[in-house]
Formats: sequence, structure tokens, C-alpha cells
Amino acid sequence: MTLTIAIDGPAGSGKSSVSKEAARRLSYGYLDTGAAYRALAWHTLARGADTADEAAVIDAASDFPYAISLDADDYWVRVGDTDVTSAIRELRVSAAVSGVARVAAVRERVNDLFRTLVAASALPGVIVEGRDITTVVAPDAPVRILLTAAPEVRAARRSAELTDEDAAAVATALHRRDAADSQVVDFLTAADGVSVIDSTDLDFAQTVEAVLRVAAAGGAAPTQENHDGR
Ligand SMILES: Nc1ncnc2c1ncn2[C@@H]1O[C@H](COP(=O)(O)OP(=O)(O)OP(=O)(O)O)[C@@H](O)[C@H]1O
Ligand SMILES: Nc1ccn([C@@H]2O[C@H](COP(=O)(O)O)[C@@H](O)[C@H]2O)c(=O)n1
Repeated sequence: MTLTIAIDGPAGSGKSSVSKEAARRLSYGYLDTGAAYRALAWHTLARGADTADEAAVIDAASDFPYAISLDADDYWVRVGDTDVTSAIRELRVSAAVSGVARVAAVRERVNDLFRTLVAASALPGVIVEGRDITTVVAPDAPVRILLTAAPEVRAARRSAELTDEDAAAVATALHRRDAADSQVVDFLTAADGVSVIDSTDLDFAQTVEAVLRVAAAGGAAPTQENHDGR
């Protein structure tokens, strides 16, 4: 059976980068659940519709040939024949995605897909990251983590990535998205049994180690080739 490590947290907390590296170290799969919401936002916009229009989002979701890789070393996201791996990170998609995420019918559908992808995986485990993984998608996962960092630290990390964008605008967009998303799911409070990792004062490597420690305590064993601590 595939072991699930569930990781939630706000925007820019390091969920995707830290989960990817932890997955490599454990030889696990990596499932980026935000990519499904982003890809549907991209798809809705590509149809000339507005993600604030719930009916248009539901209509777009009815014709949404979505596919994602669970391989941290070969990560891709597709809608039909179009590779949208980079396009779904554009600011215009980030600004539109919360509209998609608030549609209950969409959440139910993508959550089913996430569970199916994990169950169908032949891997020993999958790290699944998002906003409601510890609470809704995989509440029974043996390892559940809330990854946080101070808002200003998260904004600074995101600005460092997006060097062509104005830092204040990046921070405003990130906080606006968190505010909209937190109306739909609570990813700022740890549910019972969820371990909190606050990476405010940790560097990237220390954060990955913290995740691996929690994972090991919850039953996720490192693979033989990674016993050297690589
Ligand atoms: N502990 C850390 N120290 C320094 N930088 C970090 C740390 N964790 C993550 N980062 C960096 O912060 C940036 C944001 O991380 P990442 O994209 O993984 O966040 P996220 O939670 O997945 O965000 P989003 O929900 O917006 O997709 C990346 O550039 C990543 O390398
Ligand atoms: N489990 C999830 C994951 C994501 N979302 C929504 O998708 C957006 C993009 O997610 P990222 O992790 O790529 O930042 C996010 O802002 C949420 O609107 C979600 O609702 N539930």
C-alpha cells in the first residue's frame, strides 16, 4: 500500500520545493495538488471566461483533460496536449486561481482525482501537498504536516524567485491569495495530530531535514541508497 505524507500550508511556505526534495530523498512520489486548481484556472481563462464566474468554472471543468506527473525529477502538468507546467505559475493564473478553488463541485472532483492518483501509484509512498490535504484529502495519512513561515519571510522568498516583478506587488498578491483561500479551507491552524514545522528561521536544507524527521517518526523509512543522508 502507498504511504501518504500530507503537507499543507500557506502560499510561499515552501510546500512544493520542500516536498519535492523530501520525495527525492525518500524515493517517493510527489503530488502537487495546487497544480490542478491552477491548470483549471488556466483552462478557464483560455476559454475566455472569468474564474469569478462559478458557472463558467464548472463548465470548463466538464471538459478538462488534466494530467500530472508524480515524479519529482520529471515534473510536468498537461491539459490535453498542452504542457502548462510553466504557464500555470504566471501571475495572471495565480491571481485567478482562488476563484476556481472556492467552487465546491470542483474541490470534490479534484480531491477524488488526488486520491485515485495516490492509490494507483506503484510507489512506496507519495508526498501530497496543498491546503486541505491533512484535513480533507488524506486525514488518515500516517504523516501530516503543516508547513508555515512568517508572512514577510514567505513574501521575501517568493519575490526572490520572481526577480522581474515588483517585490511589493508580489507580496500583495501572495497575501491576497492567502486571504481568499482561507475563506475556503483553514490551512493556518494545525488540525489535531498535525505536526507544525515553522521554517521562518530555517534554511531550505534544514526544512527538508525537519520534514524527513517527522516522516521517519510517522513510519516513512528512508530508502537503502539514501541511508548516507544524501
Ligand atoms: N526554508 C526555506 N528557506 C529558504 N527558502 C525557502 C525555504 N523553503 C522554501 N524556500 C524557497 O521559497 C520559495 C517558495 O517556496 P515554494 O514555491 O516551495 O512554496 P509553496 O508553499 O509551494 O508556494 P505556493 O503555495 O505559492 O505554490 C522557493 O523559492 C523555495 O526555494
Ligand atoms: N489542496 C489545495 C491546493 C491548492 N488550492 C488552491 O490552488 C491554488 C494554487 O496552489 P499552490 O499550492 O500552487 O499555490 C491555491 O492558492 C488555492 O487557491 C486549494 O484550494 N487546495
